[in-house]
Amino acid sequence: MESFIDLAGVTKIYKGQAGSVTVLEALDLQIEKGEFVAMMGPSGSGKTTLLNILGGLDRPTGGTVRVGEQQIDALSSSELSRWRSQNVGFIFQFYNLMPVLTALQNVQLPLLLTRMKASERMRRAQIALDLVGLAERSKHRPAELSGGQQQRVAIARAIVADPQLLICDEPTGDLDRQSASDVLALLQSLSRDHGKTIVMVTHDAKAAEYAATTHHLEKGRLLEASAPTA
Ligand SMILES: Nc1ncnc2c1ncn2[C@@H]1O[C@H](COP(=O)(O)OP(=O)(O)OP(=O)(O)O)[C@@H](O)[C@H]1O
Repeated sequence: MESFIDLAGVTKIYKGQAGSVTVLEALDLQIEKGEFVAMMGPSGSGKTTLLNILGGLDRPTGGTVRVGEQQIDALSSSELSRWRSQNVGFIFQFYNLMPVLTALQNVQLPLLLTRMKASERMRRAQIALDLVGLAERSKHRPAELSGGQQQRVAIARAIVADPQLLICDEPTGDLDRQSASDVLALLQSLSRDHGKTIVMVTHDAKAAEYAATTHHLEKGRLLEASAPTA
């Protein structure tokens, strides 16, 4: 069966005044639908670059990237941003919530780009907040929430438009151990119970244990994938 995500011969080269830097080199990668993948590797190995290419935030210099039915390296930049808004949810280390908006309003943000009615936006945002266990915090602003709660609001925002793919860049990098494990258990359940495909960059081997597969990047190349030991 075809994989959900297929990268073939992906190369990324940055050309600058100091010369060109090859960040990803002839990279092949397959990810299955509903798989939770951790991406590890030393600083500068190309993890964020790879994540950005997978999520359609950046394009490869060479090679092909298919996500679901869509060959995303072939899209124009406006097609790519439209594709992104319908198919990818992003979760970052520092949550990126709007401080003046309530949790419920933050979660609704991705739906403002659609033609959805306000009542439907509100309904979906409430469902997403409920799913991350924060229904009773819907009127709170980010400053009134803990780091772990803010990250869960960011996850609700990432899933509210029902994307198939979640891209997470160090989602627990700023959290204490307990909040981190709550967030990781939530991501795990989104893949297991809701069929979301999740790709997470992390420096933390304990965080990677929540994923079904761990890939290691080194100098722009993937080493052999490993299954969790736990
Ligand atoms: N816009 C750019 N122009 C030139 N070089 C870049 C650019 N973006 C990234 N790089 C280089 O690409 C390499 C990989 O960067 P990337 O951010 O993907 O690594 P990373 O594995 O995510 O690192 P970290 O763990 O430190 O975040 C680095 O050497 C970086 O300097």
